[in-house]
Amino acid sequence: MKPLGQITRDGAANASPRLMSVEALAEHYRAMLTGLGENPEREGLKGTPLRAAKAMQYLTQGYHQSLDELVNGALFASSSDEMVLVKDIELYSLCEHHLLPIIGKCHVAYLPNGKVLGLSKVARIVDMFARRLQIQESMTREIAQAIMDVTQARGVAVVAEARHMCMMMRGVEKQNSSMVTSVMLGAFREDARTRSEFMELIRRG
Ligand SMILES: Nc1nc2c(ncn2[C@@H]2O[C@H](COP(=O)(O)OP(=O)(O)OP(=O)(O)O)[C@@H](O)[C@H]2O)c(=O)[nH]1
Ligand SMILES: [Zn+2]
Repeated sequence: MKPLGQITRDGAANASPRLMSVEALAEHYRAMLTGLGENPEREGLKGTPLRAAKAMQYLTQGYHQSLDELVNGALFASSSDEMVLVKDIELYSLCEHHLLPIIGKCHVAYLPNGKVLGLSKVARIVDMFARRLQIQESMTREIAQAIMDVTQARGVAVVAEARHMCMMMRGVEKQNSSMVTSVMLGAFREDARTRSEFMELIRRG
């Protein structure tokens, strides 16, 4: 994780003078507990503001990552031009409307154009954009664009399937619906056969 004070979105660094230390963030959690009618000094809650602040920093660490550092040069020359698909990558994010979890999985495919990306880096890129306050549509697009930027592939496809706790634990309280979002770039957008090959591969169990 980069030092606090730098927010990066899509690899672009912006100064963020308002970013707080974990201790300052914990003070806000303490105030929140009081505001909810709790006693932050009671035994069970003593360490909670600091724990919650650390957890929230962890869950939003994607803001402070850069694509270059994350990929760390793990791009390998390859003559393969066949589809590379990484399926069922777990996804944990937070919805930007309620700060409640979005839980699901993500499928990422690309058509190499002279180089292939280290396998783990695909999952790391998913995490980089999931570990922020998000809406699923933007997250899906940001993952697809990042994979494209890094690999310069002929095409990139990303499908995310997720459940939103804000729809399950509260609000409409629907327990069985999930949201599916997809972004197709390059050949996946232009060529129906490539797209349907991808869809067929992710449908298989
Ligand atoms: N499109 C989209 N909507 C989302 C996502 N996460 C949460 N939402 C929705 O954002 C909307 C916010 O609506 P509001 O009416 O402002 O908030 P609310 O009163 O809490 O809405 P309810 O959830 O319907 O109770 C809700 O419909 C959520 O279901 C997401 O990733 N994508
Ligand atoms: Zn929500």
